[in-house]
This record gives sequence, C-alpha cells and structure tokens, in this order.
Amino acid sequence: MDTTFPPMKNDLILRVACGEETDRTPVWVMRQAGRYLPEFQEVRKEYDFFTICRTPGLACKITLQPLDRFDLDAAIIFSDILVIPQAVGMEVQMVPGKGPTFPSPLKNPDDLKKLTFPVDVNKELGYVFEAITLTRHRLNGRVPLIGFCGAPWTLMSYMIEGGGSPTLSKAKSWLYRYPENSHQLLKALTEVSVDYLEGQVKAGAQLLQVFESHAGLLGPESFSKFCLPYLEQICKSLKQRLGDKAVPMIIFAKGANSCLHQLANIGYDVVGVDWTIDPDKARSLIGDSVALQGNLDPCQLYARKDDIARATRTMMDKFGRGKLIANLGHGIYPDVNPDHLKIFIDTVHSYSQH
Ligand SMILES: Cc1c2[nH]c(c1CCC(=O)O)Cc1[nH]c(c(CCC(=O)O)c1C)Cc1[nH]c(c(CCC(=O)O)c1C)Cc1[nH]c(c(C)c1CCC(=O)O)C2
Repeated sequence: MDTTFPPMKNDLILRVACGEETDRTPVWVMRQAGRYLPEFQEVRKEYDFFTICRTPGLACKITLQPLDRFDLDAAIIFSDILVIPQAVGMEVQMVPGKGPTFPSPLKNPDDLKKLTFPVDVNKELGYVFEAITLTRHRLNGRVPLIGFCGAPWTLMSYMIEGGGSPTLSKAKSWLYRYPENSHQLLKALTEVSVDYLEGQVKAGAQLLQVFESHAGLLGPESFSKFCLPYLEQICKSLKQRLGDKAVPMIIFAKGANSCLHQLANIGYDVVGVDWTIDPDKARSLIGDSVALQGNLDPCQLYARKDDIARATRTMMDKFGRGKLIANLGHGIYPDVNPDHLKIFIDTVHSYSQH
C-alpha cells in the first residue's frame, strides 16, 4: 500500500505532544467513534463488531464519522485493544449488553502453552495496518491519525477474567500466586505490542496511545512491578526501533493517580489523566516535562449545555495554558447526546483562543 500521504492541514495535536506552544488547545475524545453516534449504530446493525474491525473500508468509515460532526483535532483508528488477545489465539466475542467475552479464558499457568508467541503481526493484525493506511489517505491531511494498543496488564487481566470484572480478583490472584508466570505473559504481550505499534506507525499512525485501563485496581507496589516496567519498555523499544521515524506517545493509565509522578519519567510525551484528580494537582505531581491529556468527567456530558461549557472552562483554567490535549477522563458513554459532546469540543476551541 502507498504510504506517501497528503500534507497535514492541522497538526496541532502533534505539536502539543512534542512540547511546542500553540495558539489553540487541541481536543479529541476517547471512544469518539462509537455507540453514542446513530451513524455508528446504523453500520453496527449490519455487521458484527470484530467484522468491522477486520474490514478496512468499514473501520475507516467509522473512524471518520465523528470528524464529520465535530471540530476534532485528531482521528483514532477504529479497532479494539482485544485484537492482541485474538492474535495470540484466544477467541473474543462482543456480546450485546455484556461487552467483550472470552469463551475460554486463561485458568492457570498451564494455559499459557496454548497461546501463540511470538506473533507475526503482519499476518495476524495486517488488517489494522491496512485500515490505518486507507484512513490516512481518506483523511487527506485534515487531522493526524492516532494508533493505539492495550497495555500488557490490561490485556492480561481480560485474558484471565474473560471479560469485565469489578475486582479483577482472578487476574490479580495470578500476580500474587504466580508472579513468574505473570511476568512471562506480560513480557510476551509487551513484545507483541512493540511489533504491533511499529506496524501501525509504518502504516501511517502519527501519534500512539497505550491504554492501561485497569491500572486503578493495583496497589502502588503491584503497579511498580507489573505495569510500569512494561509500559516503559514499550515506549523505549519502539522509539529506539523507529529512530527518526518515531512518533509521540501518550500513556493513559486509568486510576493510577498515586503513581502519576512515575509515569512522567518513562519516555512518554503525554500523560493522560482521568477525572478523579484535579488538573492542577496532576500538573504538580507530573511536573512540566510532558504534556497532559484529559480530563472532563464523562458523566459531565449528561449536564445542561451551559454547565458543560462552564465545567470545560474550569478544567482548562486548572490545567493552565499550554501543554494540554483536551479530552474526557475516560471514553464517552453510549447514552450521551452527541450535541452535548459538541459543546465540550467547541468550548475547548473558543476558550483556548480567548
Ligand atoms: C478496555 C478497552 C476495550 N477497548 C478499548 C479499551 C481501552 C479504553 C477504555 O478503557 O475504555 C479501546 C477502544 N475500543 C474502541 C476504540 C475505538 C476508537 C475510539 O473511537 O476510541 C478504542 C480505542 C471501540 C469499541 N470497543 C467496543 C465498542 C462497542 C462495541 C459494540 O458496538 O457492541 C466500541 C465502539 C467494545 C468494548 N471493548 C472493550 C470494552 C470494555 C468494550 C465494551 C464497551 C461497553 O460496553 O461500553 C475493551
């Protein structure tokens, strides 16, 4: 596929990620392409979730949907973090009303033998690379395209729990009972992730986000042992491999407020924060070396429109000028009115230029 792309018309988010001053705050929204959009639901009526992920034309179409409605500063490729567990041989189904479900989750360390490591990412995940290249062409330089993956601990916890869990007690029990096997799995997932992200950049991704969505259920010691070293390795190995083709990277470790200072020092250019921490506190813990991303409470979008605008301005005041990528503090919920999201996006733009 041709990976010579049209010149960029808006590279605001890339400049902020690289530490440059800009005259406007960029904004994008986690899960901006998804179920709260009626146009997504239309496509979803016809196709299974993972069929959409595996069909570059459909993944591209859905990636572009929110850009046609809102004045966003980035697109994020439509896919899911669970494509890596699939690539190592696990079955994952998207069950309506229940979310992702693994019919045969990992039960004990013996099950690790059933997984296929190493993975040939071009063979198993080439469909994502194709979707990225196609989307870069269709974007025609409008805004940068974000690639992503799930972080090793978050993937490991899904592979053991077999789906969502409020406690992650099965996955956490591995960390305490089988620490060596846990490290073995985390290391193998780290290696696939580096290959996978490298392929995404070569296909055209211009910024990468690593989602450590399940950081918040670990105590500080487990986080330091089972998350941090792998997050660091993903970033550093990838940047080393890509050399002058390296792209800026965002780490979003949801619920890791007590470890935020550590996240600033492992090579990422941007640290994402959830809504449970005040922006000024996050900035003082993290320091000025990286840009921050966040952090409006996704539930704030249920409020009246003028309250959404007010909360957005307060959030921006607390982050301070510069080094900010505005976003929600987690993915948008499926029952949010898209017009309310528009208030958030437009307020970021108008207020950052006032
Ligand atoms: C943990 C996680 C997953 N997937 C993802 C994460 C990390 C972010 C986070 O913490 O929320 C990441 C993800 N999932 C999806 C994207 C697409 C890009 C985007 O617009 O952000 C991204 C970046 C699409 C999706 N991923 C999923 C949907 C809905 C699927 C459907 O149509 O049935 C979409 C649009 C399914 C999914 N996939 C996953 C869950 C928990 C669910 C169910 C969500 C729910 O029920 O609310 C795993």
